[in-house]
Amino acid sequence: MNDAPDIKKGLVGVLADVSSISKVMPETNSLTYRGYAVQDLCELASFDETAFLLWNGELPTKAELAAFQAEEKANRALTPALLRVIAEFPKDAHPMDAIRSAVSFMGMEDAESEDISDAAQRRKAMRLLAKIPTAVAAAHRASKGQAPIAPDPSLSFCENFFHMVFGKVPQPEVIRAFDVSMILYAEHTFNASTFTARTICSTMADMHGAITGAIAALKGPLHGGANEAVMHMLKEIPSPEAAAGWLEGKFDHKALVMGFGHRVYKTGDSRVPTMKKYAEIMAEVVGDKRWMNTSNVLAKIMLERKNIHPNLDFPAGPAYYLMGFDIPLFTPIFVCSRITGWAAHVLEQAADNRLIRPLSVYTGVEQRPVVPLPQRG
Ligand SMILES: CC(=O)SCCNC(=O)CCNC(=O)[C@H](O)C(C)(C)COP(=O)(O)OP(=O)(O)OC[C@H]1O[C@@H](n2cnc3c(N)ncnc32)[C@H](O)[C@@H]1OP(=O)(O)O
Ligand SMILES: O=C([O-])CC(=O)C(=O)O
Repeated sequence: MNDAPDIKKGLVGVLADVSSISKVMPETNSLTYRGYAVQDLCELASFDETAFLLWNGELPTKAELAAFQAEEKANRALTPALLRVIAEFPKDAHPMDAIRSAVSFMGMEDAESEDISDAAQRRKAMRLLAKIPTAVAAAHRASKGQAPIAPDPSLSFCENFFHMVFGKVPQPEVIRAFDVSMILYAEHTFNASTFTARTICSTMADMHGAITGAIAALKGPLHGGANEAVMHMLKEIPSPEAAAGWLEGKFDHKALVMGFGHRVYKTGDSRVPTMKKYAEIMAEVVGDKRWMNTSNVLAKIMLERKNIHPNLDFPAGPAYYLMGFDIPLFTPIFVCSRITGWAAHVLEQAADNRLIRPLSVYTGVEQRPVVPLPQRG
């Protein structure tokens, strides 16, 4: 009989709780939010409607959407104090550290910070959804020595983000591709950052604390940071023709190829075909097919040689690059979307809470006496 403890390293395959927010079905490479296929939401709904859906369980009526959008627009501005803090961030601060710190500061400023009732948490979620893009854009501009651009309430959520980053709104095809990426990034069950948010919330800590922790978890290149790593990787490859040789070098060193593999999907990420379609539209709009051609070579060889499929970060990286964003903005953009899923999970965790606290198997030295300092030499 084997008495070895059954450790699920990385919590692989562990069912940690129930959730009614989204469902990943790896057997069919599909994903639903509140029962709606994510591809259908991309086709027939907007990111605002998706945010409402994740928080309320149903798609909004026209009146509900108008009220939701009005509230989001009314909450976009940052306080002068936060704008001053952002202006003082070190110029070379990591953008994910900047948004993590800005969200933490927002918590200290929020009059309802300590109120963890469902109603207050929902109001704070809305404030975070509205303010995070403003802080991301302001921190990015500050890192380049540029003044922030105030949010424009006459613009949609996505248009306003471009306005705050670039000072102008691009053509509708670009806004559409960005909106689709925001829908696709919004929610994905118990991923590492969402589970972090739920763990923090399970101690009855507040919404801003949970989201600050989630941002810290998303930063890593094994999770959200991969969309930036993908673009750095694509830029390292001199041409699509050079991609095969470049990949051989990675295989020789047993290196990770960023934007490939997934803990749950083993035969393809449900979101990749939709994001790839919009990355290709962006390549058409910009008139630059190089990144998608190189991507196609990498994806083909990864599948043939390693049987590993791309994940959402793989097409999202070049899509954002083609939209004109600097690479350090890619993972903060992911934050602007995933705040919706994180907040939905914080609300769900709090509604039926039990402290999250797993066990570990101790492998250190056995108990021993403390030798007082004078006798330790
Ligand atoms: C939005 C998101 O967060 S999506 C994920 C974004 N992250 C990335 O793109 C980073 C690159 N990918 C990875 O590091 C991994 O695939 C993860 C972290 C996403 C998933 O990790 P796990 O579920 O633990 O997969 P696991 O490590 O068991 O992979 C199985 C095998 O495939 C290999 N593998 C998995 N992904 C990759 C990859 N990207 N490049 C090369 N090999 C890989 C592993 O080395 C392992 O090989 P082995 O059996 O010889 O040891
Ligand atoms: O589900 C995961 O582990 C990672 C992921 O794709 C996401 O968070 O979108």
